[in-house]
Amino acid sequence: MAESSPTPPRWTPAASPRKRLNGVGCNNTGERKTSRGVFLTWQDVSVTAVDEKGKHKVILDRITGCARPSQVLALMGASGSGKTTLLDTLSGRLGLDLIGTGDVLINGRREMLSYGTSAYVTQENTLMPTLTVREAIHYSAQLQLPGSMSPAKKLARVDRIIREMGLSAVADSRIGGRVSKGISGGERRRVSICMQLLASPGLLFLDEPTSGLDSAAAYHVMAYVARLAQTAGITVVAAVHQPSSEVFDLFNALCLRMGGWC
Ligand SMILES: Nc1ncnc2c1ncn2[C@@H]1O[C@H](COP(=O)(O)OP(=O)(O)OP(=O)(O)O)[C@@H](O)[C@H]1O
Repeated sequence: MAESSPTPPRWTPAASPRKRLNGVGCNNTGERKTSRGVFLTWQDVSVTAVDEKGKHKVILDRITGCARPSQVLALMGASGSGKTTLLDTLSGRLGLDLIGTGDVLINGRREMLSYGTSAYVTQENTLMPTLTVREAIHYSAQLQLPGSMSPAKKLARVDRIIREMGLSAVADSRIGGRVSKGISGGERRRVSICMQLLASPGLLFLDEPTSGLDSAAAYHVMAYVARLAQTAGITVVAAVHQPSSEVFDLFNALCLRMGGWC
């Protein structure tokens, strides 16, 4: 994928004039938006890295695609093919040393993703081992949810998300860590996802949600995510490495790097 090219103009979605995208705009198909999920489309998206010596390396080259509400879109490809870079581009988290060009549209418009619209779950779990599952998610709710929301409503939301992600049985168990054994690796991943669901985002980005898990745990994580996408109408975009056939069957759409993204 590496090659040299002149510096393309930096991609600045917020400063760009709003315009309709013809051709790939998922919401131009006549489907009614009935859920909180968002239509995410991207067209001719390229990402280039520039090193200190000014040398350019093209990481993504004119990629077009879309993700729909209630569906899980899997980004797959070999290691180093650019899955995380695409995820970062779509979620507006591209590093300052990378130059992005092209269109990324939210419901057909150029908009910056704001808090509450989207959430991003990174590969690493950053959880306090001494807290129980409920305490950890509740603590996160206190930090994330507005002060105007009553404590009872916050607790109710925490409990609902715990139920939705299948963590009720371990809600009062300690998360644990390397020294003290706690919940399983798959349950930890689900706790991390729960924390990002507190603000009820319409769009959920997952970077390698099954990495480091055995196939049964990986299946459980993705099955809960797929069910949540369907029931809550959330749009899920997940970079996934080597899924089992059972996990693969849970995806509704695939964006695969095979000599070019589709
Ligand atoms: N900031 C950067 N500067 C230079 N090169 C970068 C930068 N970020 C990513 N790359 C390169 O872009 C390529 C794609 O990286 P990326 O992390 O997106 O791949 P990936 O498909 O997610 O890989 P993996 O499955 O191993 O996590 C790699 O060759 C990586 O070294």
